[in-house]
Amino acid sequence: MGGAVMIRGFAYWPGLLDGAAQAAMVGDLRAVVAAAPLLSPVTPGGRAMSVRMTAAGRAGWITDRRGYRYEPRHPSGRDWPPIPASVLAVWRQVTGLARDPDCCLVNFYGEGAKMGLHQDKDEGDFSFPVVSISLGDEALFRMGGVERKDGTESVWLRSGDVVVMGGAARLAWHGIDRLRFGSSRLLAGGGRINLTLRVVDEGVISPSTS
Ligand SMILES: O=C(O)CCC(=O)C(=O)O
Ligand SMILES: [Fe+2]
Repeated sequence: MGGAVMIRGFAYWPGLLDGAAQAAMVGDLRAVVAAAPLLSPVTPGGRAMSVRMTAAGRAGWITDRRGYRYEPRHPSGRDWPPIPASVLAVWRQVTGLARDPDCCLVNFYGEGAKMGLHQDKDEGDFSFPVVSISLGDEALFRMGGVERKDGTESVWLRSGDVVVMGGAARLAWHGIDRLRFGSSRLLAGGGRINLTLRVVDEGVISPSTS
């Protein structure tokens, strides 16, 4: 495919993954979800998130009443499964980095799910980008600046699109306003999967208890 389009410092790669690559990645993610079942996260303030989540890699991002953090294991007590090779290949292609990510956060958006405007700032080193891969239904992605009050611009992310949040956009506010539920046939039953790949850094992974 072509290259990246820059929007407010976000590198947007429309249609980077073709249909076959998307289907193969979904197959790989089924194995991830079988090993690390989707969770229904709650914010530290006690609000249920509409997105269901799990993770792959050395660390998984978690939220519950105790806070936002990276944990070395799924709440089941088992290690997170490895990040699929198909997913790591996308990271290497769009970042050109020799360092692989520690975490692949898996977000599943069912009908009506969304994600409020936020910054990704629980990682230890913001010199590494966050890479986002979209699969399934289209979603309206809002991109802002590093200040909450900065103006925003939105794009409909489609299946196979990739976004890199790096450089000036690494700490930019972003979120998903809504889904066009059923707009893609990639996932039986509809919905959207978003993967975010993150370099977490040893120092910010919670010491394993229980
Ligand atoms: O679903 C998306 O496209 C964005 C997800 C996101 O921002 C996150 O998981 O931190
Ligand atoms: Fe995010």
